[in-house]
Amino acid sequence: MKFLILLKKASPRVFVWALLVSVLSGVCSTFVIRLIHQYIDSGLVDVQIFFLQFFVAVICFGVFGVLSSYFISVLTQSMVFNLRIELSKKILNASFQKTERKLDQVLPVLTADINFVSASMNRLPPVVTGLATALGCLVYLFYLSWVLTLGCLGIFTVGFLINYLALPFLKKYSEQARNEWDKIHKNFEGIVLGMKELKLNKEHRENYIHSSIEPNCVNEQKYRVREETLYAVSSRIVEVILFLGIGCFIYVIDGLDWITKESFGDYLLVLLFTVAPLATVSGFLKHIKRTQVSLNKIEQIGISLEDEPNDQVLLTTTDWNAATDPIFSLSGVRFSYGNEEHFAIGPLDLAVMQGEIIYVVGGNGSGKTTFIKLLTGLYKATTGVLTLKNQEIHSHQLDHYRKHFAGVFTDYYLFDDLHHIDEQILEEQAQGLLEQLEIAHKVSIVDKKISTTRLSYGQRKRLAMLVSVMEDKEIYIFDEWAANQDPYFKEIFYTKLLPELQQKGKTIVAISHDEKYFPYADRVLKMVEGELAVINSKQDVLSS
Ligand SMILES: Nc1ncnc2c1ncn2[C@@H]1O[C@H](COP(=O)(O)OP(=O)(O)OP(=O)(O)O)[C@@H](O)[C@H]1O
Repeated sequence: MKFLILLKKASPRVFVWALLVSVLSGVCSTFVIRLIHQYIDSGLVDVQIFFLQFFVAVICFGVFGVLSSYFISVLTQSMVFNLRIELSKKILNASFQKTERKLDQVLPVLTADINFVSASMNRLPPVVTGLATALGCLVYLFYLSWVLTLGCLGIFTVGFLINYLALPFLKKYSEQARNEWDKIHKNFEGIVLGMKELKLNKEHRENYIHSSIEPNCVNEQKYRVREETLYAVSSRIVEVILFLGIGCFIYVIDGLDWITKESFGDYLLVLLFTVAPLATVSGFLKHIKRTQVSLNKIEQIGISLEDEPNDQVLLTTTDWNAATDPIFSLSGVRFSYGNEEHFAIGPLDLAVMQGEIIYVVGGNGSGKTTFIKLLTGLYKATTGVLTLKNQEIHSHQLDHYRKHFAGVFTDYYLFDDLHHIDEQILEEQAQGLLEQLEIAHKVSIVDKKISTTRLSYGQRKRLAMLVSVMEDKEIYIFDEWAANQDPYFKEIFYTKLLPELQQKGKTIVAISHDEKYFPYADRVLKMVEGELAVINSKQDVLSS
């Protein structure tokens, strides 16, 4: 039922039209069956009227059938469109902290589940017209013999009950197969992202297929086969009971005075016309169950990623004085990835003035990236006070707070679309920055698009920096940006690019291991096991 509600929600008007033309198509096909049946039963009375009725009914059946498919396709595709857009918005509106934890579940839902719903929905048009035809035929069958039709309905009800009882098992196998798909998806991710490692090492490659991919594929296959078999048994059983019923009836028909062999033959003819559309409808049952499993996955992701609280009121920073007040500050700020066993940082106390260049140093796993994510509002502090231009930032203001930041994370993603960048900045700065970053011979920006991102690792990082600079924010963060740059460009980054940003009034927090350039920082902070030790002067830095 869930998908019917979603269909109706996609466009209530088209939903009504789709139902109407489907019913009309079913009525026409029933009428055609009735005409054929009448002809077989009593021959042609009036040839002209017969053929006129026959052709009009056939043409209408075709036209309404096509219209039905058209409306249902419009409906199903808008439903899939809505699912895609709503889920994308949901993911992007949710808190980063929560989404980050569920990233491996999000991608299979966005790709496999929504595609599956789309594929299932594409099967809907013949199902709806089939249902309308079957209902029309049933009415006609009632007219031919209500006793036999009640008998058939009894058999269909038994069939329905058997199918109904099989549904929980169908759902269980479908869910188990879907869960295996999550693992297979992760395996495929390994193939794509870890191709170099797998190509280098034959043993690793073979082991990955035999020990990781194969068992998951075998399990998925097992559950799908169980699902298909159960479905085949539950749907075949109806036909078997129906044929057995017909056989039994043939056995006793000679002894019955209320029906003749001829009228039973006529009745069977119409009944056989009814069975084919009914088979299409019952065939769709399996897809409904699978669709429900996919819709549940989509819903679960949606529910688990509830929207981040978001205040629409802009931050007010009127009493802020850039010369005397920090642009941002943290006091007593703590953050933890979970309970006591998990990594935690804080308490952090720090006030940064506008235009300062701060380097953050520290060993691997000391908490530098966690600090940057906390500072930029991607993570919400568990305790403590975060301020921006004297205004205390509460959790519902984090989205506004984040707008003041730009930068490059170690695991950055380079979008080739630059439509979010101000047109004037693009025109005035893009070419100059490309040249300054020494990638102008490789990349150009045309129609707000980066011409190519097929660059070396270090060049791509320069491009990511170019994009962040053009985003023109007040505070910049660079997480080990210089790590992949050659010594020549490292020098340019620390001695030219960062000071130039500083001259424009930008505040910079850069994670760095390049001690050689510490004198270029106004302050260097050292992260040790989640705590910040402030090394105050450049001399301290050099001597530490
Ligand atoms: N998403 C996460 N969930 C749980 N723990 C995490 C998560 N990300 C990082 N950690 C833990 O937090 C600790 C600090 O990680 P972080 O990435 O902040 O260190 P870092 O100082 O940036 O290290 P590196 O220099 O190696 O990049 C690590 O011990 C890590 O295990």
